[in-house]
Amino acid sequence: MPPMLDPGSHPGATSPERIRNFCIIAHIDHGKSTLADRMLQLTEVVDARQMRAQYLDRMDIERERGITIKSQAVRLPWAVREGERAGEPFVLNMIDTPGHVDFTYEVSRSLAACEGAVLLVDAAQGIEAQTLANLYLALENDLHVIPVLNKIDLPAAQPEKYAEELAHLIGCEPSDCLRVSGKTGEGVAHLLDEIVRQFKPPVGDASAPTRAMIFDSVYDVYRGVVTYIRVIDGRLDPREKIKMMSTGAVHELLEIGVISPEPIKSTGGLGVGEVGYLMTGVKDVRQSRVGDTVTINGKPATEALGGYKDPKPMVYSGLYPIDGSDYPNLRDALDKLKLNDAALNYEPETSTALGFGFRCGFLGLLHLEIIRERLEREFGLDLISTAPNVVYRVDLEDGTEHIVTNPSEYPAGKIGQVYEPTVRATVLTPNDYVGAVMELCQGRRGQLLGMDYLSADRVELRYTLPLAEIIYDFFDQLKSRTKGYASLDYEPSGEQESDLVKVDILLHGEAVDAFSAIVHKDKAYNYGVTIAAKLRGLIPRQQFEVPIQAAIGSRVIARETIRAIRKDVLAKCYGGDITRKRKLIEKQKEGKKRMKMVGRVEVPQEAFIAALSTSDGTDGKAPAKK
Ligand SMILES: Nc1nc2c(ncn2[C@@H]2O[C@H](COP(=O)(O)OP(=O)(O)OP(=O)(O)O)[C@@H](O)[C@H]2O)c(=O)[nH]1
Repeated sequence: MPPMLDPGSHPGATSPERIRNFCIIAHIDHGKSTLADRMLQLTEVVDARQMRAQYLDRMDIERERGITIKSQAVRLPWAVREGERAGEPFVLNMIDTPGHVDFTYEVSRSLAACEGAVLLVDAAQGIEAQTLANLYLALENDLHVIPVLNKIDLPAAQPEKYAEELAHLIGCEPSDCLRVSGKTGEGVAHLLDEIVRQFKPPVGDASAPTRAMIFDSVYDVYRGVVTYIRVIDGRLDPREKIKMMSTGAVHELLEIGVISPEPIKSTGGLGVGEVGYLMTGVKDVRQSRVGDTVTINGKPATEALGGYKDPKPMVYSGLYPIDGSDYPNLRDALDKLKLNDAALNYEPETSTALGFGFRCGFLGLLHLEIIRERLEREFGLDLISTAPNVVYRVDLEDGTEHIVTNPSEYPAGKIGQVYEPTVRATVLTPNDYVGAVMELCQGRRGQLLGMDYLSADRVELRYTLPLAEIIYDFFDQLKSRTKGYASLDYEPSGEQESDLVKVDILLHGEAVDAFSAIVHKDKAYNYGVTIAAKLRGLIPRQQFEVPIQAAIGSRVIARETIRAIRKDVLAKCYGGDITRKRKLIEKQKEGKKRMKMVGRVEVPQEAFIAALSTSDGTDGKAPAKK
């Protein structure tokens, strides 16, 4: 359906005074996608027949898990309904932001493309950790914030109470907090009017050399890379030669347009303040990176817009096909995913235990889990992933520095200092659980930075924590110790020197690389004992005694033993039935194929899988939701 009303009638000809660029920020599950759906309906860019829940979350994985991974920008024509400007037409560009900490950089770029943010808070839940984190990000980007309480249709909603809290937080009056229901649509038209009234129109210099900021970049199998941009200065017209300022790469602009909610080509290009997409035929998102500045090759801008950052992996894990012959398929699948994900890194590696695979770098655990799931689901691969680890910096006494992304590559020389990455975590919890949260954070080597009461019963705790301590089960622990009431948000905050050691697990004297781990000195013993005990239960007895040892360097810290057995499959086969004997021998051979040799020890592949998948007690998985 064509948009009913489009001021200036075409993209490219809309005057900046008629444009409002905004985003919705919220804690997960506070109803951002549902509200966006109502806005699509009210502005009639999607009619009731086409409407499906969470229209903008296109990827299947997104819909199933209810999380938004890739941001989108939608152009919404809106005629003001009430007040002084009633009847005046505007263009609202709604920029959807991903909500998870792994994608904070993408959130910050989406915010930079807006003048205003709608801060959405569930009226039955109140402020949560991500409400705060997103609010701070919005304020850092100088955005005007409209506080909105959502889900007022719920019987448990307490809009009065949370309006007070919200007003206190952002320094406004409780009556300034709007009230809506994304479910019933109540209050949404008024919110759209307020977006026009309160947010500023974009400003930019129409005659200056063109500068447009990339805030998202998505690979599409049919169209190649689709890049989402906001024009800051000048304009972009079809068929122009554009230049990416961070790399200097020049591409021809094959198509430019807006999304409303499907792509609509713009023959008039895009002018100051407009938000839309462009396509150049490039096949790889790394050539069109989030945060980069697009300019015109013939008349380039001299200075790029600020804020460009290379995505840096924070968490590493080895991915191995369970069936070794899938290795080439895994490589092809990773190559394909990389087209859409500038933050995914991988390098081939070999493990004595697991064979050929890849060491992959991710933004965080959720990112890891999403990639793993896509590999399994979209490419039909069965994978095993090693326990995730962070990146360590090791200074040796001989003055050399090593960046360690794989524990089995820990340098052998005399270690000087070891540094590990840290995060600044914000935990929001009801008063009653402060003790439990503090105990958990201290157990994870956290340092309390500060504590504030947001209201009589809600406390904000700020900690510095080693990233390695929160990537496993921290979130699950936090939830279980606070009966689900606490929420968590964190951001990288540099590194710290720590007392870390590498623990090796040896089978019959041979180190098994897949189980090497870098852990804090105080936790090394525990790690060694747990893994050794687990392996003893998983590895069948051999014809000789097999010691399982955990060691730091040459010092053994834990030991288990698998006793010897003489496995004579023919022992029970009395009499002379030769065919039966043959069958048994054949069967034993089959079994041997699935065994891996570690030194002289035969280990069934399943033992590695079982030990790895539970080695951290969390199945190596991130919490799907925060
Ligand atoms: N009763 C009621 N339920 C709502 C309302 N808005 C959203 N919900 C429900 O709240 C849940 C979360 O809503 P979503 O729109 O998926 O939340 P979201 O913030 O987009 O979630 P993420 O994409 O995971 O960040 C869903 O089950 C919605 O049906 C509302 O106004 N009233």
